[in-house]
Amino acid sequence: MTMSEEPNPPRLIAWELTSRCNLSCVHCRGASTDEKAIGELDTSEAKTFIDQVASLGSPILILSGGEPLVRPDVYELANYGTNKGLRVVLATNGTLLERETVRKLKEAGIKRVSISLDGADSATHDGFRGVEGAFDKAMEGIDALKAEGMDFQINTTITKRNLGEIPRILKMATSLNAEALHIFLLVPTGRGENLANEEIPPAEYERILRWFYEQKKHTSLELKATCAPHYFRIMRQCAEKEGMEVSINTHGFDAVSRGCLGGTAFCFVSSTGDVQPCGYLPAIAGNIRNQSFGEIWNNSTLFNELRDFSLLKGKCGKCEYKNVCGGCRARAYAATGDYLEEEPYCIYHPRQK
Ligand code: HEM
Ligand SMILES: C[C@H]1O[C@@H](n2cnc3c(N)ncnc32)[C@H](O)[C@@H]1O
Ligand code: MET
Ligand code: SF4
Repeated sequence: MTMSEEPNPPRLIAWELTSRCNLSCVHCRGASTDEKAIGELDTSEAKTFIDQVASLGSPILILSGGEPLVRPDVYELANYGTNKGLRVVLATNGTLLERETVRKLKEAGIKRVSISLDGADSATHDGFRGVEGAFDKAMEGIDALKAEGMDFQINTTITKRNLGEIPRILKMATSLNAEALHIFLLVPTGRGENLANEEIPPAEYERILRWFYEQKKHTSLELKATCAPHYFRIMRQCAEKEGMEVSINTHGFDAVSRGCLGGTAFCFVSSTGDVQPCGYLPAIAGNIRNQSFGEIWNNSTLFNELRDFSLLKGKCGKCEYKNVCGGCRARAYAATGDYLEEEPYCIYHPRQK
């Protein structure tokens, strides 16, 4: 492969620093528990990985987990990534954040912190998170972020349990002065497999994503639908009805992004160094203990398949929106065992039969 044929570098990497966690959420894709992690990358391996990422480009590096704050070298690694020119952010359940923790994260160059809130109150949130008091602790964590002037966003996973609370969560994110609300639609993987019957039905997906589109017109909060690739079709259908062109001026960053970014602009790296299209799709492109990150990103068959939208099967393969949506490859895999199959939670009928 010549230089000019090399794929674009990733724009965003989610890195599971550890699979360990102080909570035990019912939907956790990593089925995380408080048990000691086996085979975790050590500090020096972790730094080599950061070197390799930085030599390829300068993506946003999301320090995730498990719970990244249970790993003692989280600050050292954040600092290392920052010094290499990466935009390093942290994804946490918020329960371990104190003012001192936030100060150290700031010193390490962390630019933004995401806090997961799966309910507008303790009853719903603690029900998801498996630990009583998780909601109150996360709110205390948010107080600490605000007190130290750290930017933060709320991440919410949507299932049948909390669908009715999403407008309240949006209000809460607004009154808390968050920068953003990112919604994640449940992928039935890891412990989430047990929640498969709690996935919201496809027609509800359409409704909530249309609602999301409308809300964007009335808020300065950055609203992003993650793991909801249909949003990018719905946005275009709504814009067409409104007689609008979709452009960066009218629709911001969404206009130039697409639904599933797994393997094209995004990837996930597990605590043991497996490189995957995303954290919800247990297909492995390679392991950074055996190959460099760049080699895996550029050459893996899995990633090159995901970059070729002509390989999509079923409805997704025929769909006129395939370049902007692409379906959730993880949900297709969970339903059929084939990540190129059609997205099972989409009601749209492509024009081509
Ligand atoms: C700036 C702070 C941000 C934080 C803290 C954050 C946090 C997260 C977290 C926690 C995940 C799930 C990863 C995992 O643990 O499996 C995630 C996934 C993702 N985020 Fe963000 N994010 C941020 C910004 C962005 C931005 C600016 C984009 C825009 C492109 C973005 C796009 C995505 C995508 C595409 C995924 C992956 C979904 C998948 O797995 O298919 N994020 N983000
Ligand atoms: C990193 C973000 O991913 C969410 N998360 C964890 N497991 C799943 C799943 N199976 N499906 C969708 N989102 C999930 C967390 O709740 C957190 O907000
Ligand atoms: N534990 C953190 C959270 O809940 C990040 C990873 S979740 C799989 O947000
Ligand atoms: S979703 Fe996050 S907080 Fe919940 S168990 Fe998994 S890693 Fe822990």
